[in-house]
This record gives sequence, structure tokens and C-alpha cells, in this order.
Amino acid sequence: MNSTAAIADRDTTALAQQAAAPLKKTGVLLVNLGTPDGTDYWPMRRYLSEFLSDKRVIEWPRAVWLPILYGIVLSVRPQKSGRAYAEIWNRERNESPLRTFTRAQGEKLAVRLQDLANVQVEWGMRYGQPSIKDKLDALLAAGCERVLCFPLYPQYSAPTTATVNDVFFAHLSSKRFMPAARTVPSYEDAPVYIDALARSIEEHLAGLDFEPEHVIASYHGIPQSYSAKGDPYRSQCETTSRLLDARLGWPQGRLMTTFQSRFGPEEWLQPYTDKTVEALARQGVKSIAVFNPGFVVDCLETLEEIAGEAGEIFHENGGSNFTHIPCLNDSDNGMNVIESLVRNELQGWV
Ligand SMILES: C=CC1=C(C)c2cc3[nH]c(cc4nc(cc5[nH]c(cc1n2)c(C)c5CCC(=O)O)C(CCC(=O)O)=C4C)c(C)c3C=C
Ligand SMILES: [Fe+2]
Ligand SMILES: [Fe+2]
Repeated sequence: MNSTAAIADRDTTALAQQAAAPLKKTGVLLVNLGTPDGTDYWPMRRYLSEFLSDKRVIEWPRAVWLPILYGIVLSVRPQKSGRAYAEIWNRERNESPLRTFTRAQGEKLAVRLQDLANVQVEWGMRYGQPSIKDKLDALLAAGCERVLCFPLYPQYSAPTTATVNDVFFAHLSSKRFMPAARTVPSYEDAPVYIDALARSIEEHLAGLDFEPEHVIASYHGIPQSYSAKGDPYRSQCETTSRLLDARLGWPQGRLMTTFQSRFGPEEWLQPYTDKTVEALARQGVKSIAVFNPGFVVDCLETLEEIAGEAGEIFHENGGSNFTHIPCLNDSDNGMNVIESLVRNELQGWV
């Protein structure tokens, strides 16, 4: 046998062996931010205490922050946030919309991946239940030797993406038989995501009996100091808005970018959503739409803060028509994004 034929023969044998080997089981874990178990004081306090004691979320020195958190914030914030959650609570399931939508995404993804042998899908939360730890243990108990973790944030930031990955890898590091692990990166510029956003905006606007003069892309903010330290979040939000603007092909300035959900005394990314909505109404703008490209599902920050509060601000300051465009949630459009990104990251494993 000459050398070329020998190499071809060896390759064919390797491929045949690979095909004959049993396919390793692969787990996919979708992870969103988290949510309280109820709207009363104690469930709210438990959730906020876990969330706000995360060093990735509040970067202040512990000696300064923890006395403020336990002395002031956790004595007043649970009641205030509990009232806000009560306005949007899913009473049928007794849970927050964020959990309802994340569950639906997990269930629908499992159905969409049925053609892939030996893949199991789970969903979990960074704070509260179901925890990353429990869902990872479920995947390992089911025999997964490979796990893909998907932090459900289109734009990377340390207080969201990095803290999910921290907990994912920390739990893996406690295992003797550690599976192979991958994470889904940010996808602020993925064509499937930009296209899904554009379609959902176009469909929503087509169903209105008014034409918004401005459409605001409102992202969750982060403190400016986090950006200054190198967090790429702001520039990733700007990339999403720029690509979306190009895809929509609207006149310059119709699509605006703002940042919402300030917390604490620091300066956060600007322009602020509430101040922008107020200023537009005062300038005589009568009709606007707001959507939340950085949120994979509707939650407190989109339903209460935007659909509720921002709408009130607009009307109180002279605006007439306000509409909130829902997040992609578990719509076909939204599931196309999740499925496409997961299939891409599973290459070579399934
Ligand atoms: C310093 C505090 C916070 C940072 C930084 C922060 C970043 C950040 N958050 C999200 C997404 C969500 N945040 C949600 C709620 C929420 N966020 C903060 C504070 C910070 N977020 C608080 C205190 C709360 C709780 C609600 C309240 O008490 O007002 C949620 C909603 C959860 C739900 O159950 O509905 C989401 C989602 C992103 C994307 C982000 C940085 C980019
Ligand atoms: Fe937040
Ligand atoms: Fe908020």
C-alpha cells in the first residue's frame, strides 16, 4: 500500500470507529437572572439578599456595602420591590413572568432539539430557584459528560453573564468526574437575533392604530464605573442598535438607545430611559414605542418599569400614545434565536 492509500485507510477506520462509539450524552443549561419565590417580605428579602450580595453585581468593598445592604436596603427594598412584583405576578402559576417564560423556553428548546440524539435540556436561575447547582446536578446524574451553559443575555456584562459562568464553573470544580464544558458567548450582532428583533418590532407596529415618531431601544443599565473598568456592555448594546437600525432602514434618529433600571447613588450609563421619555413628551412628541432588546424574556424591568411606569411618565408629560413591544420570550421568533445559537455551540459534540 502506498503512503496516500495508507492515510486514507487509517482515516476511514477512525471514522468507522467514531461512528460505532456510543454517543456521549450532552446537557444544555439555559440560565436567566433569577426571581423571588413570592412577593411578601421574606421571599423578597431572601432573593434580594442573594442577588445584591453578589460581588459581580455590587462591586463596592464588602466592608462598606454589607452594612448598607443588611442595615438599610434589606429593610425597605423587599416591601417596595414586592409591591412592584405583585403588579405583574403570574397568579395562575404563582411565580414571576421571568420564571414562566424561561421554563417555556427550556421546554420548547427540548422539543426543537429532539432530532439530536442524547441531548437533555434544563433551565435554571442565577439567584433563587431552580438553582444552577441543582440543574447541573440533574444533568450530571442523567449521565451528561458534556455540558453547554447558556447565560441568557445577548450583550455581555460582568453582573450578568460573568456571574452565571462563575457559578457554573465553581460547581463543576467541586466534581471528581468533571464534564467537558462550554458556554454560549454574547450574541449582540448575531444576524438571527437582529432579524428576530426587527420582525417583532415590525409586526407590533403593523398592529397599531398610530405610528410612533420614535422607537426606543431601552437596555438595562450598569454603573458607568463598570464600563470605565472595561466592561464591553455599552459598546455591545450600541452594536445591537446600529445593526437593527440598518436592518429596519428607518429615517435617522427614529430609533433611539437608552438605559434603564438605575440602582444606588452612582452615575449609570446614559441617556436614561425615564428622562428620555419625559423629555420627548415635553418636546411635543405624541407617540412612542419602547422595546427591550437586552432582555430575553419579559420581567419586572420590562413589564412594570417600562410598560407601566415609563408609559405613565409619557402620558403625565403630555404624550398621547405609548406602546411597549414585548420581548422575544418563547415566540417562534425568539426560539429561532435560542435554537440557532445552541446548535452552533454544540458543533462537534452532537
Ligand atoms: C447594582 C445593581 C444592579 C446591576 C449592576 C444590574 C445589572 C443588570 N440586571 C439585568 C437584568 C435584570 N435585572 C432585574 C432586576 C433587578 N436588577 C437590580 C439591580 C441591578 N441590576 C435589582 C435590585 C433588581 C430587582 C428588582 C428591584 O428590586 O427593583 C431583572 C428582573 C428580574 C425579575 O424577576 O423580573 C432582570 C432581568 C441586566 C441585563 C443587567 C446588566 C446588564
Ligand atoms: Fe438588574
Ligand atoms: Fe426596575
